[in-house]
Amino acid sequence: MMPPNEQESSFPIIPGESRNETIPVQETWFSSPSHVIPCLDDDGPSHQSCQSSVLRQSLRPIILKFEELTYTIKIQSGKGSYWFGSQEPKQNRLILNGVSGIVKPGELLAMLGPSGSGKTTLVTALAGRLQGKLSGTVSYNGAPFTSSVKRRTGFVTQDDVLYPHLTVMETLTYTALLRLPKELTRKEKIQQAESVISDLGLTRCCNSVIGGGLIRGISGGERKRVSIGQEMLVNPSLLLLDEPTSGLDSTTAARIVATLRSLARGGRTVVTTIHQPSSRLYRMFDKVLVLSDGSPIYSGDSGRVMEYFGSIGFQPGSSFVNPADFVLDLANGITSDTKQYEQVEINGKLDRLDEQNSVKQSLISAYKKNLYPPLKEEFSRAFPQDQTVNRSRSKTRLANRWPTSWWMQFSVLLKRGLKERSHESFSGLRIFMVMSVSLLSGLLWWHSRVAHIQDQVGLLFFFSIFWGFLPLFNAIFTFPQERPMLIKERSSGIYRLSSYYIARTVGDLPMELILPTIFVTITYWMGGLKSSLTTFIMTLMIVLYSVLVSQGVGLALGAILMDAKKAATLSSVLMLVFLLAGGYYIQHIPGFIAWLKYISFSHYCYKLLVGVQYTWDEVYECGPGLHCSVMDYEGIKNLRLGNMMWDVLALTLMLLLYRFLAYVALRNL
Ligand SMILES: Nc1ncnc2c1ncn2[C@@H]1O[C@H](COP(=O)(O)OP(=O)(O)OP(=O)(O)O)[C@@H](O)[C@H]1O
Repeated sequence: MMPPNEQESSFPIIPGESRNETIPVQETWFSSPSHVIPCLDDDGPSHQSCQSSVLRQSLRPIILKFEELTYTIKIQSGKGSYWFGSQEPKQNRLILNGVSGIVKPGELLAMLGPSGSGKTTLVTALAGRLQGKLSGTVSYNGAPFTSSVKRRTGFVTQDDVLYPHLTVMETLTYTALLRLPKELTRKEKIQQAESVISDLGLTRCCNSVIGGGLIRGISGGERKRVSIGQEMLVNPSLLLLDEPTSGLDSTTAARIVATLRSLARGGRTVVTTIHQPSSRLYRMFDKVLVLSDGSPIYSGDSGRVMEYFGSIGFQPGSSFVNPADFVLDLANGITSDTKQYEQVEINGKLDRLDEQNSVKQSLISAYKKNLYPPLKEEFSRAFPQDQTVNRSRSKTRLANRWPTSWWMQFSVLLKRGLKERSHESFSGLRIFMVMSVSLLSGLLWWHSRVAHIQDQVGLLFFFSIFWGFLPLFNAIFTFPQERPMLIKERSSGIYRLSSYYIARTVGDLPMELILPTIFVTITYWMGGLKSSLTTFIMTLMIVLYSVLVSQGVGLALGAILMDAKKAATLSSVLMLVFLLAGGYYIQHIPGFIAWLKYISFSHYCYKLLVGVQYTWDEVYECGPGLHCSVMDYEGIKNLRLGNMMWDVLALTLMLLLYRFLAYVALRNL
């Protein structure tokens, strides 16, 4: 007998909806009143928000077909030397083996299988995001994956990729502003975000921050709903989800699956992987695909699973109430007979593994014999949507364009970035560090005079090195940290890389420029450098320009290596080289290595700082009653000051080159 909680579902169900009700694909989805965006609130369906939904108009159904998908990866064995890696040749490993299926609009397909059976790989392949060689065919209304399909596809990954410091409302509003088409007004987009918040029952936490890591924020279930909401916003025709219920309690899981089913009933094609669904979750699926070690053992109606396995000789034991448990045991090669073996332990573990493998093999063979032929027949049948592909091709050019203009993308990304990073930009710790270093150096160099030229030149060198290191180290973390978000949003075709890149770098500028301005202002005047406003402003400009170059180097290193640790190590080496080759510590660098200074931006900065500080006719007291030309001072003479425009040009080239390198590296992400 079923336990009481298995018999009744407590999640909201749209009135008049039955589980196996599939919607005929010939229907006109746009006009049907039953295809409004589904509404689920804390208290059940909320039709009010549906009425205001601006998404109803853009729904275009997708029939997803995938046939004989096979995916192999090359893996390196773990053996090998520490320094030189494995000496053994790479081995092929089959991850997916001949997986096929059809999902139509209005249907919810669940992919079941034990851990490691290939569910994530399959759903990633269907979302058009799988790297590597995939054989077989995946078609969307009979056509391959195009950027138009990409923009109509929602993909929710297993790990939620969200900004931790934004609130739920901010997260969904920014997504709406970026993803919804420019034909909608800003107000309509915000309304849509509000409507999704209400649909997903997030109203109560809409002003709470997302959180993550050490930041306390909304719960895991709420976070998952925010991720689903981000995809719902664009009213996807195809929604793919990887383990949307993992780590959630059964009620929240039921709520999420109910939402997915309602989304499917709204005319969408919904595919989800799921680990261990309870029987009440299982009853909400229309179709299931069961994988065992990457091979399918069942593909078809969820309600017919027991009947099918019964027909090929696999009956559930008397204790089974949940079809999902039954099929998962089968996918692991465990039958009701094997269970008895477990208790008796006749021949030990090895025998049991053989038995399980032979069960799996017989299930795979049975699938090929019984389920694949009718599926293949269905593949050859054309669907109305398949025929519409050619007709809609003329409209593809329109659909291929970005959802919003470059300027809109830039301004939303800039605002979002500033909001997300406001806590770190204005972090007291950074301000404290810069203030204390500037005060300390101001005191150390307190009212230095030209007579103590070595000290003054030392202060200028310190300017160039401190503001060479700091922005570089801050910038190397930028892209490695942003990588998951960038991959997620770029693979959904939300914005251009150029708008993101410029917004990201411009967003960092205020803080990157304010802090050195404070530093130079304090240290310059305390340190007794030339009391001329023009010289001060020029010194400040040189330091700020050098900050921009240094930031560019950090961005490029981070973007190329995409590993903050490696980038930090490399930049330490680089800065050490620049420090030594800069021309302050070593006056007579051997000719064969002297070229190093020409690639050092801090060398140019130092040269320019010295160049604006001293004039050619300036003298200093080089001995009692003795005056020497500043330009003859060894440390300055070796700098070979000349036309400063060349130094500015060198810095400009570096500024452009490093930023360009960072951009190219991101393009290849
Ligand atoms: N890039 C890779 N390198 C090495 N192994 C991989 C790679 N991608 C997938 N695999 C392997 O392929 C198998 C299938 O992985 P996949 O993540 O698709 O399984 P899954 O069914 O989603 O598992 P889970 O339910 O635990 O998330 C696993 O054994 C995994 O280790």
